[in-house]
Amino acid sequence: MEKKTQSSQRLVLFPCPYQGHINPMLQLGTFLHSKGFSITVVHTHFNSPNPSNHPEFTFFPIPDGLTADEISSGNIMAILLALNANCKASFEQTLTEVMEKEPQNKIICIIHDDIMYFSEAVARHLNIPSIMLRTTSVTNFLARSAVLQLHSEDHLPFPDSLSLNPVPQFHPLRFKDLPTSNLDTFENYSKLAVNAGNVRTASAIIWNTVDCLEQSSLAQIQQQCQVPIFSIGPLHKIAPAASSSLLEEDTSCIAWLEKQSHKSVIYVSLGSVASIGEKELGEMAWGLANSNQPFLWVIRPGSICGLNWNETLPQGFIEAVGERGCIVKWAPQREVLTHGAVGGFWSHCGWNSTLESLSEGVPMICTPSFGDQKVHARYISQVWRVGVQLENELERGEIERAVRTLMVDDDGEGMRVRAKDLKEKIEVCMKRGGSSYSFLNKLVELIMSL
Ligand SMILES: O=c1ccn([C@@H]2O[C@H](COP(=O)(O)OP(=O)(O)O[C@H]3O[C@H](CO)[C@@H](O)[C@H](O)[C@H]3O)[C@@H](O)[C@H]2O)c(=O)[nH]1
Repeated sequence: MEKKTQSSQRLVLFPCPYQGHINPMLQLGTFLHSKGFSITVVHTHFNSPNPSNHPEFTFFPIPDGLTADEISSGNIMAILLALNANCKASFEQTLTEVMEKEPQNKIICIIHDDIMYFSEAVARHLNIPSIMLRTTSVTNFLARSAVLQLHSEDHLPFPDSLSLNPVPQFHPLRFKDLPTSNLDTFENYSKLAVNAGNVRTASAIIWNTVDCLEQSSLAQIQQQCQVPIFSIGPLHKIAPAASSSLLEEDTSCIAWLEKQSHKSVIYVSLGSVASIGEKELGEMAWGLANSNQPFLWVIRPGSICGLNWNETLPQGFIEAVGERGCIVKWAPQREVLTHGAVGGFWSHCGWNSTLESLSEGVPMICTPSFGDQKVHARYISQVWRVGVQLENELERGEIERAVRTLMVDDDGEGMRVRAKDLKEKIEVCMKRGGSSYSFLNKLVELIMSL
């Protein structure tokens, strides 16, 4: 068989324009580029990635048709539905122009985020093979089908009395852990979920997960799916140098970490989307202060109901914690989690944060906000047993106890040991002969054969 020269083979990536989706897509691009493919990223103007972070890629922004009102509404579901409706023509036109301009650099495949499902229709129309990238866990995907099923049988919204009951066939998920969304109407949620969930003509699904974390869910999904599934994660470890931050990282926190003792710091971040109220902010602040542990806290601009954190932190808090606390607007999270001073991560349990923490053996405190985060929080605390979930409204006493359990008390020792073991299991999956390693090779072979 004639060996194709990869450098003349172009892969087009279309990420979903949110941080938790851009990161794994560009990490995947970095890996595929290292295998000799040329990478073109077509993206929306909205939340566009910074090309200077990836000089090895070609970037093409396309008009996305979002209005200023839509963007400022912050309604993510509505924005995603609008992007799927608006971007089809401009994506197709851009691809046609790219192909006309450089016919020798053939587009051999379009890899798109499953939420940007319109891309698949464009690929089909232009007769280009496509592959989906899924950026959340397989278990969440299965649980989402349960949500759609419950809704079709008129069981949603479920009564509060059911909240702690187990969902049949989804042990250990309870009804309250199902990935329902409080972000928008159920109609919009299901429209997105159904469209992103359908595999129409995609040649394969790439999943940013690791076999050792989701073995039974992966076996289940592979049975349901007609196309190959490549579980090649954790992508941030596969392409460790790739940075794609939309916000500027404040690296001064690394100098602060250098001054802290081994495994003493609790790192706190609720990701790029979740927000909290002023009251919750106050409880978090005093819980951290009273725990007596050093903490590094990311308070993203706009994440406290749009208010400025300098004005919303409780009076006397900054003075009370002094040098023991470091607050930044955005951190180099992956670097933070690999730092020896970090001994725990208080997280909203977005899938990237979950993978980033598990890969470094850092145990977690979980406060999920919406969707898949609730599934991951349950898995962290009950399946992998490497963390504690705060189940009630945030309250300073419970926070203080959770921090101490996670970081210092004897009853948290089991969690800390299991977190270390899980890190080692993930490393085995990434080494030669491991599942992620093998799937990455198979993925390259599949792309070459398209
Ligand atoms: O100060 C910070 C905070 C976060 N991050 C990075 O930002 C990403 C955040 O991703 P994630 O933890 O997945 O959270 P979200 O930003 O909330 O991600 C969205 O997308 C994820 C993937 O689909 C879902 O799991 C989440 O529920 C959804 O909210 C991670 O790579 C972090 O390393 C930083 O670099 N610096």
